[in-house]
Amino acid sequence: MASTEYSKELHIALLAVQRATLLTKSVFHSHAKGTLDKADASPVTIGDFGAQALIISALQHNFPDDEIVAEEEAKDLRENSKVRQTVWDLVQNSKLSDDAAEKELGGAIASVDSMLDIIDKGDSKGGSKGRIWAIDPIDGTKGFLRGGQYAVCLGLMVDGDVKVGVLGCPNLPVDDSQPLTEDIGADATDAEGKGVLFSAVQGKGAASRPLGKGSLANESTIGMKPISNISDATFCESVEAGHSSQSDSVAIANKLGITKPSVRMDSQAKYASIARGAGDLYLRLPVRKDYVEKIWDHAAGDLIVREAGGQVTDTEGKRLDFSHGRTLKENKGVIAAPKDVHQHVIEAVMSVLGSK
Ligand SMILES: Nc1ncnc2c1ncn2[C@@H]1O[C@H](COP(=O)(O)O)[C@@H](O)[C@H]1OP(=O)(O)O
Ligand SMILES: [Mg+2]
Ligand SMILES: [Mg+2]
Ligand SMILES: [Mg+2]
Repeated sequence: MASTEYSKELHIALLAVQRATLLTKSVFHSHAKGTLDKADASPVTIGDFGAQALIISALQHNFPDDEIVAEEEAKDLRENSKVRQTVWDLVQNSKLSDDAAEKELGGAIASVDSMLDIIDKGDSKGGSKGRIWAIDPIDGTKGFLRGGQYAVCLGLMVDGDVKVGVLGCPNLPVDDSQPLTEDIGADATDAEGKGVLFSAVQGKGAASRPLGKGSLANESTIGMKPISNISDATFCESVEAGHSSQSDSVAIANKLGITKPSVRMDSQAKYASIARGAGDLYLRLPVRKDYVEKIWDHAAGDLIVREAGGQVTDTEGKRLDFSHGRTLKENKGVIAAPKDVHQHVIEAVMSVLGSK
């Protein structure tokens, strides 16, 4: 592989996300997802813990000096031996079939105790300096449990700027031109190879490729769909009404003359879907004043959309700012759209939210 800036980071990120996504698929297709409730009442599963362990282990092997901000912590596993053992079995069984790739990721984790320590290495405070990886091992855990869309997310920030982003979307179609649907469809998912990996490197565009289960192959460049008439656009929004205001979205659609129903899906699969031109606009409209978005929920998607020809800001038109620690505390909501219509969308958003 030719060495250009961030090519090693991209390569390792793709393999690490591929391996972790395959782990989550095996859980998605099994009956027992080992769900626990976290302190904030949101769910976490054995898939989330296992995927986080595998990704951090690969990053530590390749980039031992980098910091890591990851969603989960090992506390619940330290206290619950049954779930701990289930996660450990899962992690031990999750190897890439390509031996060379598995070796590049550092191979297996040595012991159950080191697995717990590895999970807890995602506790960096984040910030505006240095190399920091952001991991969401399963984004859209509620979608994962519901049988819907979810994503395995990894981004590298350098001095607060996202340089590399990878999303593993196991329940999206491989074909970039397939129309956007809410329902994942019985033949769209399997326990192994189906699904997509999306990626971007700053300044180098965005791509998709089949998730597969062997060597990475068949990369294609992706781009957002040009919108000639905004009233023909399709919104891509959350399934969870508590994550994005559905009444504000109706008012914004009315302002823009949009009559098509929104396509609802969980997770950063929304960013990936508009980046590949399957949907047009991603709206995330704050519901609760006290909820602060997390960097791992947006880092990879933000870069992938911008590298595919889009603009991503908050509802006030400010770029997402990843330099303030583990959260996007300087931003409210997310509006992602093709560059040339983004300002028009923001004006509609601001007039609806401003008049409340
Ligand atoms: N109250 C909330 N408002 C907005 N997002 C939330 C809220 N609670 C959890 N999330 C996060 O929203 C994301 C998925 O939501 P959506 O499908 O709406 O995009 C997830 O990252 C989820 O975390 P998690 O990674 O734990 O699933
Ligand atoms: Mg969560
Ligand atoms: Mg998330
Ligand atoms: Mg998550």
